Amino acid sequence: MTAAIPVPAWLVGCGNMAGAMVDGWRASAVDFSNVAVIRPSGAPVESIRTLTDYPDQQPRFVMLGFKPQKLDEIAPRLEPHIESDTIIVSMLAGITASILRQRFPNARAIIRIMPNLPVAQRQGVIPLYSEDRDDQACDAVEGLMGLLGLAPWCEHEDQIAAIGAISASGPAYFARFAEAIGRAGVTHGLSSTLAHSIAAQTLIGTGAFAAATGESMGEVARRVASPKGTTEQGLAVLDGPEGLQPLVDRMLGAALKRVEELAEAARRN
Ligand SMILES: NC(=O)C1=CN([C@@H]2O[C@H](COP(=O)(O)OP(=O)(O)OC[C@H]3O[C@@H](n4cnc5c(N)ncnc54)[C@H](OP(=O)(O)O)[C@@H]3O)[C@@H](O)[C@H]2O)C=CC1
Ligand SMILES: O=C(O)[C@@H]1CCC=N1
Repeated sequence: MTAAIPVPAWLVGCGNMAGAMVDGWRASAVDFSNVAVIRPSGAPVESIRTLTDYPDQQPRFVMLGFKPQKLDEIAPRLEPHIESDTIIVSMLAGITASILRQRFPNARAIIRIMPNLPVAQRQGVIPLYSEDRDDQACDAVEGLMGLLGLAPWCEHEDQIAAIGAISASGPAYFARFAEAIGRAGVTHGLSSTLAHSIAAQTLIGTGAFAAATGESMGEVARRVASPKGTTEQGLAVLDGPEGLQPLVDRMLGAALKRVEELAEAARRN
C-alpha cells in the first residue's frame, strides 16, 4: 500500500515545485480524492480539484507551495483554517520553523522540506526538518516524501539550507554547466542544437552511469580521464586554483546568503 495524504488536504500554491511533487505522487498512485489545490489563477491540475479560495473546511494536511515573499499575504487568511490536527508542510526557502510556528500557532506539527524538481520522476532529494516531536505526523510526511526520492531528516535547521543549496538549487547548477559545455561546443563548430543536445545527454548519461555502477563522481571522473590523455588536461583547468571549487564555493555562499535574507525579511514582519 502506498503512503496516503492525510485528508482533507490543501496544496496552497502548485507551481513548478509543488506541481513536480504532484507528478511524482501521481506516478506513485497516491489518492488525490479529498485533496484540493488552492491557487489564485485556478489553473487546473490533472485529477485534483482546483480552487481559487479556501473552502469552508479544516484541513488535516496543508502544503505551502508558494514563494516565501507571499507568506505575509497568505498567512492571515490561511491561519483561521489551521487547527490542532493540521499538519503543515512547508517548502518555503529560508522560512524557518519558528517563523512558521508564529504564523500558524495552532498547527499540530510543522514540517519543513526542501525538495527538488526530479521528484516528478521520483528521483528527488527531499530533506525534512521539524521541531515538533510528533512521531505520527513525521512518519506520515516521511512516507509521502519517501515516494519521491531520498528523504533524509535534518537534525539541525541549518542543514535544510545546506542540503537545499546543493540539491534543491542543484538542478539549475548542473543544467547551467551543461549549457556552458554546449556553448563551448558551438564555439568549436557544432550546430547549437547538436551541441546542446549532446551536452544534455552527457549529463543524463553520467547520472545513469553513476547510479547503475554505484561509483562516486570522483571515480567516474578517474575512469574517464586516461593518464596523459585529453580529459586529464581539461580536468587540470577545473581543478586549478582559479577553477571549479572556488567558483562553486562562491555559488553556494551566495545562495545561502539569500536564505538568510529571506528569513530576515519574514522575521521583520
Ligand atoms: N522551484 C524549485 O525548484 C524549488 C522551489 N522551492 C520552493 O517552492 C516554493 C514555490 O516555488 P516555485 O514552485 O518555483 O514557484 P512558482 O512561481 O512556480 O509557483 C508559485 C505558486 O504559488 C501560487 N500562489 C501565488 N500567490 C498565491 C496565493 N495568494 N495563494 C495561494 N497560492 C499562491 C501560484 O499560483 P498560480 O499558479 O495560480 O499563479 C503558484 O502556483 C517557493 O517557496 C520555493 O522556495 C523549494 C525547492 C525547489
Ligand atoms: O531558488 C529558490 O529560491 C528555490 C529554493 C531552492 C530552489 N529554488
